[in-house]
Formats: sequence, structure tokens, C-alpha cells
Amino acid sequence: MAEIETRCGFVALIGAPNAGKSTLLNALVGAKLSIVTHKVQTTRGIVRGIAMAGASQLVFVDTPGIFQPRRRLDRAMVTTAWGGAADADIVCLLVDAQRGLDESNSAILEKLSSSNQHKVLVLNKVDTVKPQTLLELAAILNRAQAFHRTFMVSALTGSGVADLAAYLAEVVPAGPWLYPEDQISDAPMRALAAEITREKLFLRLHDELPYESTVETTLWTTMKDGSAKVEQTIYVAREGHKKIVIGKGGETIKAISMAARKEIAAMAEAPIHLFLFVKVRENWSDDPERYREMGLEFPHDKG
Ligand SMILES: Nc1nc2c(ncn2[C@@H]2O[C@H](COP(=O)(O)OP(=O)(O)OP(=O)(O)O)[C@@H](O)[C@H]2O)c(=O)[nH]1
Repeated sequence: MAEIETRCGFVALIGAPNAGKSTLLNALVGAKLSIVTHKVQTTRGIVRGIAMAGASQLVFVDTPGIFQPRRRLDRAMVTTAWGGAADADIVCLLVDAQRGLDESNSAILEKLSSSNQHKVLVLNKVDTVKPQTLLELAAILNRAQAFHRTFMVSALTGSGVADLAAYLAEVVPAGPWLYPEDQISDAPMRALAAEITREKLFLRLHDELPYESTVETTLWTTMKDGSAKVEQTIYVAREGHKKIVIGKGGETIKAISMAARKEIAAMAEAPIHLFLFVKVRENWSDDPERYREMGLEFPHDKG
């Protein structure tokens, strides 16, 4: 009996902040892996999702939103984004159809033109615009860049997502699967747990503070009864920020902890005892160790 030919490849999702990369990744993988919030630049490290489409395994690399870097941390995010794209078999450029072609998209297009990878254009948020606007945008972008294919999707409603997955399944290289069939991510559980807590920080706190904080899982111990003890440290840049994260009478941190614990437990499929600590580390964004934890390359230039 002839063996079915398996395929497997890396697919990078790149695009401007808020284009919907995390939402699309979650729709493709069918599970909540990458964090999704209404704020920009929430994705820092690369989060992978793995989807099976027929005999093909698609390994998605979600990249931080690409924007004009100013601070050292921002530059690290941009470097990591392009690193992820350069290693991939296919690059999907995601464009928010409602926002259309703006400065950040133009910069990405220019950078993409120097690579001869297999490029796919994905116009997202089609639920928000008229078909005529979509067609015009697709024409403009295809004139600017030689895309192999253009897809129009709504990551939010799922419209068009299956067609995109089917196409990717066809064009990834032939080869053995890199991961077991039922595995949806190779990110260690503790990194995903830190992402969940960071998302709760984002949702709970406003303004700039969340951008100046980071979360690390420092301990994950499985207990005899199957539950897990998880300790996480929230690093903030200033003493005043610590007060805000903790809140009056510990209210804020309690709410963050409760929300995070529930979600981590659902992901781990086990009861979780979560302990959060808040530490002030003024220069955490200049410390190479913190970058490694987030899966980012440390930019050695002065910032
Ligand atoms: N209407 C609509 N909204 C969408 C769609 N896809 C994503 N969104 C919304 O757009 C916002 C940004 O989505 P994300 O998936 O976080 O975007 P991202 O590109 O990963 O953002 P960064 O992490 O900042 O780079 C969220 O509020 C999503 O709910 C879509 O197809 N239609």
C-alpha cells in the first residue's frame, strides 16, 4: 500500500500591530495559545501554534507587531519578528483591511521585497469593509509586491480561514512532521502561563504601565494529587508601579491572580495554586537575561 506523503513547514505571520495575527493564529490552531488583547504590541516572544491540515503539519510563528522601534525593547521585538520570518518556509503578510495601506505596512512591504520566500497576502477583518474596498486594496498591494496568493479572511468570524489553511497545507514542503500529531504548541507550559498572566495585567491596567512590565514563571511543581504549584514574578520598572499592580488592599493583584489561575488551570487541565510576586527591577529592559526569558534577542547597541 502506498504511504501518504506527509508535509510540514514553518509559516510566519507578520504584520503591523493590531492586524490580527494572534487572532488568526488562534483561529488556525483552534485553541487559545497566543494572547489577544485590544492593545497594540502585546506579543513579544514568538509563540508557535501547530495545526494539522490533512497530511500536512503547519507550524505557525506568531511575531510581534512590526512598528518603528525607539526603545531597546522595541528594537528587540522587531529583530525577533524578522528573524522568525527569515527562518520560515512561507511568509504570510497580514493586513488590516479596514486600516488599509499605511506607513507601517509600506515599511514591511519594502523589507519583504528583498526576500525571495513564498509570500502570501492575507487581508484580515473583511467583516468590517465593503467588497469593493477589499478588491482595490488587494490590487494595490499586489502591484507593490509579488504575492503568490491573496486571501481575504476574518480571523474573528473564521470566514476564509479554512481556505487559507488548505492552501498552506498544499504548499509547505514535503517531509516528516516535526511534532506529534496531537501537540498544539512546543512552547513550554510555563512560558504560556506567563503569557496568560501578562494578558491579565494588560486587561486590568491602563496606560503605559503594562508595557513596562514583564512576567516570568519561576516555579512549576506538579503535586502528588495532580495539581500544580506555580510561582510567577511580575517585574515592574518603578516602586510606584508596584503599588499600582498590587492595588488597594491587594485588590488588583488578587483579581489578576484569580483570572490567570483559572485560565492556566484550563490550559494545564489541572488545578493550579498560583502565587504572584511583584518585584521592582528598574533596568529590567536593559538586562539580557530578561530578554532570553521572553525568547527575544538582546540588541547590544545602546538604547
Ligand atoms: N472585526 C474584526 N476584528 C478583528 C479581526 N481579527 C482581529 N480582530 C481584532 O483586532 C484586534 C487586534 O487583534 P490581535 O490578534 O491582538 O492583533 P495582533 O496583530 O496579534 O497584535 P499585536 O500583538 O499587537 O501585534 C483585537 O481586538 C481583535 O479582536 C477580524 O477578522 N475582524
